[in-house]
Amino acid sequence: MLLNFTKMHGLGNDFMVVDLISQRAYLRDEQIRQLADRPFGIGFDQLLLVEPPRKPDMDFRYRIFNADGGEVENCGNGARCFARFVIDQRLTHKREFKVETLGGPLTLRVDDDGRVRVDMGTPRFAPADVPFVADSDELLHHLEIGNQRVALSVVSMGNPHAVLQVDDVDSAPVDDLGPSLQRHPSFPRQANVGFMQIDSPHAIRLRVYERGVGETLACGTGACAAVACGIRRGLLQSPVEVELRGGRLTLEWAGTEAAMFMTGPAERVFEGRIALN
Ligand SMILES: N[C@@H](CCC[C@H](N)C(=O)O)C(=O)O
Repeated sequence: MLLNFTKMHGLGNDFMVVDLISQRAYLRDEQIRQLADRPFGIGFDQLLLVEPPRKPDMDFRYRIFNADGGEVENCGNGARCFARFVIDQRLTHKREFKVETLGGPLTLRVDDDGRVRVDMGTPRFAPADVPFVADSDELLHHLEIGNQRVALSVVSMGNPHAVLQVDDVDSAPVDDLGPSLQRHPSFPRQANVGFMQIDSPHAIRLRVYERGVGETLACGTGACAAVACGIRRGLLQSPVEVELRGGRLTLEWAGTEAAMFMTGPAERVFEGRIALN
């Protein structure tokens, strides 16, 4: 069968977006891995599926699969691309709408300048919510990696995140510590690992080693996680500009039970049609 898709990106975090309202398809894990493969497939960090909602108060169901084929709870850059996609494809006439994800509901709004603002929900710090195996709900946890003791914060943005503070993000040990922390037994569902350099209370630089992909040019939930942990530790103040390798996001968070808001771009790259084996 032939599958229509759109290639999109949010700050270089790239996606294959598939409308499963106007066409029917089922993608197996190994097909997702093949399509995600950069030399041999289309190449993407995540596959985003646009489906009809299952709940009456929702406009769409937004499903996310990492390049390794695993379905995950949330994707922030993907949420902005999802919003642009459903408007461009005329799947909705609304500029603001709600989507259900495995990690909970999100509200997406496309502004007149084309940027997308997403209500990413409330950051959850309780270790059991991440999930993270810890004795207490500390601001900072410590893990032994080889002969190093690593200090990190943990938070769920629907999906699990660890955030480390570094002096210089460019020389941060993303390729060494990223995979070892991601697969550490204290994270039973693994984690996305962020390396945050604080430039001022309103500006950070961030790299994220993502679960199911590796380092990406940007991670929206990773940006929310870093800002939530930084504000909770008294190191940052809202609003915060987050500089990622692929560009910049604006994050706003009033603290504790408030929702995190993320604003940034969403770009369409090309349309395609591919035969599924
Ligand atoms: N790139 C994303 C996050 C995608 C999911 C993540 N890799 C996970 O496994 O939780 C973003 O922009 O948030």
